[in-house]
Amino acid sequence: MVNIILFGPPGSGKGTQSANLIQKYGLIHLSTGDLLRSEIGAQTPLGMEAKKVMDQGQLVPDEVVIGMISSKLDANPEARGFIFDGFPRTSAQAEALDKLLALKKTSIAAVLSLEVPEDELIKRLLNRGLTSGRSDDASEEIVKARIVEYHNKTAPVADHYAKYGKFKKIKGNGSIDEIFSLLSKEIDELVSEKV
Ligand SMILES: Nc1ncnc2c1ncn2[C@@H]1O[C@H](COP(=O)(O)OP(=O)(O)O)[C@@H](O)[C@H]1O
Ligand SMILES: [Mg+2]
Repeated sequence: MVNIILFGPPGSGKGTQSANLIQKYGLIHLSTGDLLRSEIGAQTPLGMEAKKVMDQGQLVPDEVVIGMISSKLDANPEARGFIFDGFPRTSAQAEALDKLLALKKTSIAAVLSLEVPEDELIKRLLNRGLTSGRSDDASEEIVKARIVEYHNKTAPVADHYAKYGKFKKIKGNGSIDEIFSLLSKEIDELVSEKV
């Protein structure tokens, strides 16, 4: 299996690039944001609780997202690998993910981190908000709160994987195709190491 974490702040292009990468490599895309938004759409109790937190630009509790990921891993026993998008977002989530993968006799091959300047992130998110219908993209205040949350809670995940030599920065500004080729180059190497 080849398991990759697509890492980076909100608006860095994780969702955009994942959609292309799963086509190319036959991996399964696990986006905790998408999973939560579908719970919100279905108005489940989990979704209703999550929405309150997300609308403040804050992170949903670790145990909620870890539970969602755990059931998705179990639901896909034959997968060639996963692209984790928006997860892990805290050190505790990273540790939980490592354990879940170890149970499946696999691990994270690499963390690819999309590096985008902050003013560009804000521009992209507000622009996405015009069409996404996402309430967490709706105002500059919430968007900025999400970026602060990222620096406080999510940036340490980088150190967690850097310790194992698995963390790699990728230029995240430029055309979508250009960034896709940079990511593909990294993943091609990982895939060829596996055979
Ligand atoms: N390379 C890029 N250049 C310009 N805009 C981009 C690029 N990648 C993504 N975007 C736009 O930025 C916004 C956020 O991208 P998205 O993939 O949803 O980010 P994330 O999943 O990391 O929050 C979207 O509106 C998307 O169209
Ligand atoms: Mg996303």
